[in-house]
Amino acid sequence: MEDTIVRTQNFNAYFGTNHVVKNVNIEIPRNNTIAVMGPSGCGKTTFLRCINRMHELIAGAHVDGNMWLHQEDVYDMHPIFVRLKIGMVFQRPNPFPNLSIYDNVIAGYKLVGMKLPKPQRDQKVEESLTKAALWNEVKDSLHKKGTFLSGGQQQRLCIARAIAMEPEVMLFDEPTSALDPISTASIEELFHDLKKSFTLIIVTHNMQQAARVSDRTAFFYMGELVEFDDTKQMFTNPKDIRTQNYITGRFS
Ligand SMILES: Nc1ncnc2c1ncn2[C@@H]1O[C@H](COP(=O)(O)OP(=O)(O)OP(=O)(O)O)[C@@H](O)[C@H]1O
Repeated sequence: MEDTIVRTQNFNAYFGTNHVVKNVNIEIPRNNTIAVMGPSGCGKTTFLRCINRMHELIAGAHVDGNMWLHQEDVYDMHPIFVRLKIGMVFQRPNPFPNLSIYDNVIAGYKLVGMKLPKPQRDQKVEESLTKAALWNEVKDSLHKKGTFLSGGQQQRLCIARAIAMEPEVMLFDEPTSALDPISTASIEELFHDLKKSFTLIIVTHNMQQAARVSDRTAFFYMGELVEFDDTKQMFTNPKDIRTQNYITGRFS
């Protein structure tokens, strides 16, 4: 059954006096894949980073309005707890360069000061790498550095690291833009499996990717959420002229 996992009401984000996310009202359904699309500089990444409270880490940045995870106000929760519940994968794969594949997967536990007993740790590593579709490729080299892997494998390692913390929502900021087409295809395939366990919110510049992987698409323009709809519906019959102009390539 579909229910709302993340909801915002009159949500705004600023860099100093620069108002970059404007009055966003959205209800994101659980176990869906959401694509966030729009021209460069329209506030997609900023909005994504507001969902797990990373925006406020930038000096001068602030927000107002409301954002809920289920019924809890995200901005009343402890930010570390928010980031455990709402994980993030970045544009460029960023495994910790000095850590092994094994230690990269469980790095989040060390960062929050949680020590898992060895059998649980082993299980967590295997489970997370399996969910990230990487286990078979790395099971015999768990103690090698993560940076020996290919770009696509490194990105799946970063996905495993996020999965290991058992988040409910996973945020992806242009997760395949630094990858080759084959690695991109394997990450896109992975999204289909991941959404059974998580809610995925993916910023992408690539409209074909949004069409391939997402159930719903949010179209942002100049900080506003112009349209949020079923992806097929949006690509075939957009309601707003700005969405139509964007998807027909009149601006990028
Ligand atoms: N660290 C920052 N400090 C100040 N302003 C910023 C910062 N990051 C982004 N901005 C500004 O906020 C606005 C929105 O940027 P944001 O990165 O959210 O857009 P975007 O839609 O994700 O763009 P792109 O597709 O190019 O990544 C832009 O005007 C940008 O210049």
